[in-house]
Amino acid sequence: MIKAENLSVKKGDQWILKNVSFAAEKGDFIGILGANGSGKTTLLKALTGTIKSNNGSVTITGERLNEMSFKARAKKMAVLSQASDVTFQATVVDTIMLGRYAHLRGLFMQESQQDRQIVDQVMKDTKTIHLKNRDLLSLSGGERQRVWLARALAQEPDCLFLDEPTNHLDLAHQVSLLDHLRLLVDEKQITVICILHDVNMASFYCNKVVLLNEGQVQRSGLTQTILNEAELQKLYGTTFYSWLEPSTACKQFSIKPGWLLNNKEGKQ
Ligand SMILES: Nc1ncnc2c1ncn2[C@@H]1O[C@H](COP(=O)(O)OP(=O)(O)OP(=O)(O)O)[C@@H](O)[C@H]1O
Repeated sequence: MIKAENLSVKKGDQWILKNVSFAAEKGDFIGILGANGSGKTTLLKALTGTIKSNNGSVTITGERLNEMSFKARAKKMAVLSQASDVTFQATVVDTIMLGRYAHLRGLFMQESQQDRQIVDQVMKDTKTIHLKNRDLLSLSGGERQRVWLARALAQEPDCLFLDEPTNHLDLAHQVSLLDHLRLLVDEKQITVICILHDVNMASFYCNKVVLLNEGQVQRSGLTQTILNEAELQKLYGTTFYSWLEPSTACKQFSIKPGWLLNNKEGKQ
C-alpha cells in the first residue's frame, strides 16, 4: 500500500536519510524507532510529501506521491505532526472540521450533515466532545494533542502518519490513544505509521517496526522478531534487558540505570 524505495534526503552537505526502503500494507501498525537525530521526523516528512527527497520514491496504493494533488493526498493520508504552538484562535469543533476540507463539495465548499456526523464521532472517539466550543488557545498540551488527532481522523484517511503522538499525554491517555489507533487498524484496516520513543508501547501496539540508525534502516520487519535487546542496544547505544509481560506475552524492555548499578550500597 505504501512503498518507500531508496529514499535519501540531504540538508546542506549532510545526508540525513540514506536509501531508506520499506513497505506498509493495509492493516499494518508500524512503529518508527530510533535515537534523537536519527532522521525519524525527516522520514515521516518525506513519506508524506512535506519535504522532497533528493533520491528515491514514495508510492501510495500504486500512485507516486509527487504526482498526486494536495486534495488527492489529503483523502488518502492524514498527518499528526509533533505538537506545535497554536498561533490562531478557533474553536475545537471548527479546528476538527478543517480535517474534512478534502471531502467538502459544492461551489462554496459547505459542510454536509455527513461531515458534521463524522466530526461528532471523532470528537467522541478522542474524548474531545466536552471541549467542543472551547478556544484552542485555552487547552492544555494533552487536550490539544487529542484535538490534532481528531482533526487527522476526521479526514478518514487510508493511512495515518503520527510523529510522537503520545507526547504531552499522561499514561491513561497514551493507552487510550494507542488503543483507539489499534481499533482503527483492526476494524477499518487503515495503515498507521507512527514515530514512538517508547519501545514498550511499540512492542504492545505495533505489528512491525522500522529501526532507524543515523539515517539508515538498521532493520525492519515484524516486531516480535526484530525488537530485542541486541537491536535496541545498537540503536540507542545503551544496555537493555527484557522480560515477557505475563498477561499479554509481549516483550517489555528496561534500561540499566547506571547510577544505581554503580552505587554499591544500592541506596536510592
Ligand atoms: N533543515 C535542516 N537543516 C539541517 N539539518 C537538519 C534539518 N532538519 C533536520 N536536520 C538534522 O537532521 C537530523 C535528523 O533530524 P530529525 O528531526 O529527522 O531527527 P529525529 O530522529 O526525528 O530526532 P528526534 O528524536 O530528536 O525528534 C538531525 O541531526 C537534525 O539536526
